[in-house]
Amino acid sequence: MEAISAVLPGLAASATGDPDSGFPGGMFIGSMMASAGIDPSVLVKIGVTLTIIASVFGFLSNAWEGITQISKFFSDNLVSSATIRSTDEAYVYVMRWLYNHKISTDSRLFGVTCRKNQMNPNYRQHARWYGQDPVDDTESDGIDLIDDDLGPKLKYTAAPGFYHFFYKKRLVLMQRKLKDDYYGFEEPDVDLTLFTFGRSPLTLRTILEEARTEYLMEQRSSTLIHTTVATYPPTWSLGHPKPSRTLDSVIMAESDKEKLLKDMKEYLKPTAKRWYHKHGLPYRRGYLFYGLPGAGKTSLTLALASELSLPIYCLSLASSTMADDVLLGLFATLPKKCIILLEDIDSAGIDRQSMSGVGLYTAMASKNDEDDEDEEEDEIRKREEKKKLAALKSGSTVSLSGLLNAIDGISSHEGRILIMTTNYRELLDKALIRPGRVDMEIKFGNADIEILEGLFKAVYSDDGDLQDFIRGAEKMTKEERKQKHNEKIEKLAVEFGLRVPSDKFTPAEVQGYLLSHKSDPEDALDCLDDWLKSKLSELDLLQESEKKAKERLQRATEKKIKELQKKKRDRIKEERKEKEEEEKEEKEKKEKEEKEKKEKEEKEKEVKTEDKSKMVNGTSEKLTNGVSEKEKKSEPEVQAAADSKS
Ligand SMILES: Nc1ncnc2c1ncn2[C@@H]1O[C@H](COP(=O)(O)OP(=O)(O)OP(=O)(O)O)[C@@H](O)[C@H]1O
Repeated sequence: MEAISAVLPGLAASATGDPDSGFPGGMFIGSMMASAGIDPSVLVKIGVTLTIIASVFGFLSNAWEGITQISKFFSDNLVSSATIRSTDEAYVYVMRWLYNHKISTDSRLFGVTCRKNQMNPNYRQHARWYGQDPVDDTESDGIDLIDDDLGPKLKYTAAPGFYHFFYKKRLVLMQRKLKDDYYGFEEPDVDLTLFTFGRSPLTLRTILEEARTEYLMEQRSSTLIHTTVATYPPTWSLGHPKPSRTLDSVIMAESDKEKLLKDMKEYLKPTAKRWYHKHGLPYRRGYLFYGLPGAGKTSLTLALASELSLPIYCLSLASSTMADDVLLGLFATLPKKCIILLEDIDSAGIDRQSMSGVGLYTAMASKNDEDDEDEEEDEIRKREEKKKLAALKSGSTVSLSGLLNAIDGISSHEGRILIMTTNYRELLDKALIRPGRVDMEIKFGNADIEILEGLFKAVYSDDGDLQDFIRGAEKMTKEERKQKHNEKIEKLAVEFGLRVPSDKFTPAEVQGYLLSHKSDPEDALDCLDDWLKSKLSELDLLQESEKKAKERLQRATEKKIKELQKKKRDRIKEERKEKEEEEKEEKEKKEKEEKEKKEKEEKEKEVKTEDKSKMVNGTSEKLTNGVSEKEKKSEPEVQAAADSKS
């Protein structure tokens, strides 16, 4: 400090009040400070400290700039990098690759999340607003989140920051950076950057190519199912892989299956789009799968998607977040080729009368009030519309026009396959299923003899897992054993088909029974009678109640018809009576008018004759009284006077 004071002798000397300090005004400042009781050397120390701090900051900022320049030089010249955004599908490839190669989970810094993310405040809030289960199953990074026996598993991912790993003995750096400009319920975007030392990007390209190949190869054996993510507004999830399903595993009329597959393949041909446009047709194809629940509508959709290697985009119109603009947005962001599956299309309760689910709900609620007394009718209606109401209460506000607009409005998407499923075709508005929107319909019903046999064979045909029930199998080769096994299953399937009554059970029911004896086909036949007995008595009860319901509906309808007929008769009577009264009034009015007219004419006549007689009498009086000829009125004048009088 002394040394620094020596550098500033003027200020130091003036501070001690030395008049020879040479510092201009030094004496004055010195005396002022002395009178204020401030030690001037403290000020000197503060000044010196500030100078040192400023110098250090100056040095550091220059050094930082230098470091930045050096790192920039490195990244520009000595490092290769690849940046992938989480909104891009390539991000899923890389995250999956990192996961498969245990890179993210082996990291010292990792993120952890649970599928049932109850603690996530965004999802909790979302759930509170929309009454949904706050399940964070978006799987946006392509990582499987399969539950174990205890519940949902934890998922480990690389946390934001820098990581390193070795790929084929080369050091790779990885940076995960969260973008902080996201709002509300959305997941934050992430920028993932991979770096390698050296100017050649070959290692990074190899990693990315490997990630892509691995991911797409995995996808080949599965079908990607995209659902909507619980963001506001909802968006498509990046997809959840589901094991592929073969068309053979869906048991239905072969002719229907072939017809459908041929039609779809034809539509997906590369030349098809041009053909549609040449003929002035929008390049779209729609299908309706309708019929009993558990008859295979969803299974067939999955199998078709696997067969055609298309992803499925699954949408529920009954969701509370669904509205016309949301639907339009979701349709607009579909990829070029995909299957869009609208499941249980009837459950949104959309029809032309109401135009929207909410409208229909209100209309039905008021109808309920009116018809309270008619219990029988009410019961039937309730049963028919129960499903609709449940969906409507969920709050979907999709209108028919909104749905039609999304499906085939001017701005709607081309190239996709639309599959709509319903259990109640009769509840759908005609406009929704008219040709052009629905090009092919497939009906799903109870299992007939062919389907029964097919289901039996599908469950028991030899896939290596079955308990062997062929006698002497141990002496046979694998091939021989398989052949014998399938021959026997073929015979048992015929017996099964003959013993189970046709068109009584849905394929899901039959499959459920067979699966409860899945390791023993003979046992399935042994226990069949018991199952049939219990099922048929259930069925009888069901049929009985349905019969009663039908009768009640018929009675209610007849009653309604009678009421309507009576109302109609009464109305006709009423109208007739009103008409007669009107005619009578008209007649009386006419008679009255005629009478008045006659009276008027008679009066006029009387006035005329009176006037004439007056004139005659007056002339004779005037003549006799000496009145001049001038005062005599002409005949028209007399007439006018008479008119004005009358
Ligand atoms: N025709 C079928 N062939 C093979 N399996 C079937 C068939 N029908 C139903 N199943 C089986 O029954 C279960 C339910 O089938 P699926 O979900 O396809 O029926 P669905 O008609 O879509 O029913 P819902 O109308 O209730 O959605 C599945 O496990 C499926 O494997």
